[in-house]
Parts: sequence; C-alpha cells; structure tokens
Amino acid sequence: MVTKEAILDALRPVQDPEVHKSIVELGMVRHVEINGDHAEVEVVLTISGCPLRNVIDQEVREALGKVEGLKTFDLKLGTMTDEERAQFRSVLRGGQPEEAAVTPALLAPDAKTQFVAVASGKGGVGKSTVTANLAVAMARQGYRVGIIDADIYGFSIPGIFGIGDKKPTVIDNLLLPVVAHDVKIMSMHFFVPDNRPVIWRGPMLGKMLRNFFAEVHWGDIDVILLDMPPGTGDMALDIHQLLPKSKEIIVTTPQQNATEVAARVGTMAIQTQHEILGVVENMSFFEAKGEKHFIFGKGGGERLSLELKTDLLAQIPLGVANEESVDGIYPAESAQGQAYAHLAKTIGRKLEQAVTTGK
Ligand SMILES: Nc1ncnc2c1ncn2[C@@H]1O[C@H](COP(=O)(O)OP(=O)(O)OP(=O)(O)O)[C@@H](O)[C@H]1O
Repeated sequence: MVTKEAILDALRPVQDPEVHKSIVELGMVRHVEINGDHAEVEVVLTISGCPLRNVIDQEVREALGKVEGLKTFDLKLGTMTDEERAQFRSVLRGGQPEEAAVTPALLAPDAKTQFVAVASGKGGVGKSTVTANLAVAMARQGYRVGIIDADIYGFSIPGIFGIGDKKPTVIDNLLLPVVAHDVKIMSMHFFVPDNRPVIWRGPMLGKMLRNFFAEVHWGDIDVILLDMPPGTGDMALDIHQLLPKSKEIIVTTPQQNATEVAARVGTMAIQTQHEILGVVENMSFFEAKGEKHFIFGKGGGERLSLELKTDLLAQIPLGVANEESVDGIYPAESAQGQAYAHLAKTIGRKLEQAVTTGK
C-alpha cells in the first residue's frame, strides 16, 4: 500500500535547484493525499514566476514515478503563502527565527567557514584577479567557495567571472548569491544601478558587509574570500572587527613601490592580529619560448614576505586569461591556472591546519 511516508521519502532527494536543499526539508511539499494507488501531490514554490519551475516539476514527476505501487498521480505546483515563505527562510537560516539572526550563522563562534581577506597596498596589482582565480582553483579542488566583493571602489569580481547582468535571486529579504565557475559570488555591483560610482561613508560600508552575512544564503561553505579595497581604509578596519579570525593574503607586483605600500597593509594585519597566510606576487614575469622575462623587476614578493615574516605563496606569470572572452578566469591547464592550482593547495592546507590547531 502506498503511504505518505513513501511519497515523502521519494521526494526527499529532490532539491530546490537554487538553494540545493531537499524540497521536503524546505517545506515545499504542501499536500499529499493518497487514494489507493493514486496520489494528489501539491508542491509550492517561493514565487509564482519561479524560473526553475520546470526543473522542479520534472524532478518531482520522476521521483513520484519511482514510488512502488503508485500507478497515477496529480501534481499541482502552487505558490507559497507568506507564512510558508517565512518557514522556508527559517530553514535556510538553520532554524533561527529572523529576529534572532543578529549574529548571522556564518559569524557564529562555532561556524566552520573560514575567511580569507585578499588585500593589496596599491590598486591595479591584480588583487581581484587573484581572488577570483584562487576561488576557482579551490572550487576545482572540491572546496565550497564563496567570494564577497568588498572592493567598493571598483567591483571587478562580476566582470572577471563574466557574469554580465545576472543578479542574485531575492526571496523576500533573503538573497541567493550568483554562482559562476562553482563559486558563490556576492558583490555590491549587483545593487548599483547602471554601474554608477558609489560614494560610501564608513558606517555604510560596515552595514553592507554585515548584510552580506545576515541576508545572504551562503549554504554550506568552506571558505569565503574577501576582495578588499586597496589600502588600509575603513573597510579593512570593518573586516578586522567583524571577522577577527579572518586570515589574510597580500598581493603585490614585483616593483619596489608596490611592495612598500603592501607592507603597510601587512603591518596593519599584524597589529590587528590577523594571521597573514602569505604573499602572492602577481605579474612576476613573462615567459616566451621557455625564457622568463622579468618585465617589472625581480624579488618584490620575496622582499615583502621576508619583511612580514611570512611565506611567498606564489608567483603568477603575466598573461591574458582568455583570448576569446572577456572574463578573467585562467584555464586550468595554462601556466597561470597551474600556479593558481598550486596556490589553492597551499591555502587549503594552511586553512585545514588552522582548523586542527583551533586558530
Ligand atoms: N598575471 C596577469 N597578467 C596579465 N594581466 C593581469 C594579470 N593579473 C591581473 N591582470 C590585469 O591587470 C588589471 C588589474 O587587475 P585587477 O582588477 O585584478 O587589479 P586590482 O588590484 O584588483 O585592482 P583594483 O583594486 O583597482 O580593482 C586587469 O586588467 C587584469 O586583467
């Protein structure tokens, strides 16, 4: 005999395609009624014009088709009531009621997610490019990775990922990050009309950053990289305050002046007791016919790492990421892709060590 439990069990593996959680767990199965070998099933979606309606419809039908003894069924797709949506958001928030989400789950002391701020002294040294490519390389190695584009003076992350006009899905006041190359991305760029320059005052920056933790459904995530604005401004202080355990990577180019300003950023990290994972030297050399040309000089990354008593993690060669498209993600097999893969391994190892030593 067909039971409601059998139907719910069959539907449990069906996930909401956006939040990647079971539709049963999310309370999306509103109604199941069984009459002998026939069932009436109603599944509800968060919004009426849900773009992924067809995907859910098909997967539910397939799952129902596998229920033993069930010969026919009627499937109805409806829209959630306000109460159901509140319940849905609560499941996403890990059961916390909205008012209680003062400390977002990600910032709770026992949260497993690690934060790594990617900083530089000067602009234009490739900090955003490094953040994006490190994130992709870690995702390629199986880590669940997110990026917060906190570089409010020039949000370049969406451009580097080539995500064009894509915007986060909004479920009431909960945002789902945009996913590209298996990396979850949240950027202020998504909320700025026509790419207008934004004038931010200190307190607004902190508020925006908080919102990116409280109002974004990151799901299970191992590491969040933060693309920082260049220098030691308000945002850097906010990060230090909000994420006291955040680690830091410092990006520089080989030139003397780039490393000097980067050293100031490093000193600030040390003063605020943020562990520096190491230095990444970008645009280190140009390789042609097996020969390396040190166009911007040599040794900057090494000097900086010695000064900050940390490791030189990688030297990324010069090169265009993608001849055909505008995005800035290097293919895995390119020289840069390989350098990023190596960097991702090193960072992964350092973060795992930090977990085991409880730092
Ligand atoms: N290894 C590299 N080889 C060639 N070009 C690179 C490399 N790394 C970065 N670039 C290019 O340098 C420019 C600046 O990079 P990016 O925007 O990542 O720098 P940034 O330090 O984040 O700058 P800002 O802080 O101003 O956003 C971009 O056009 C990027 O494509």
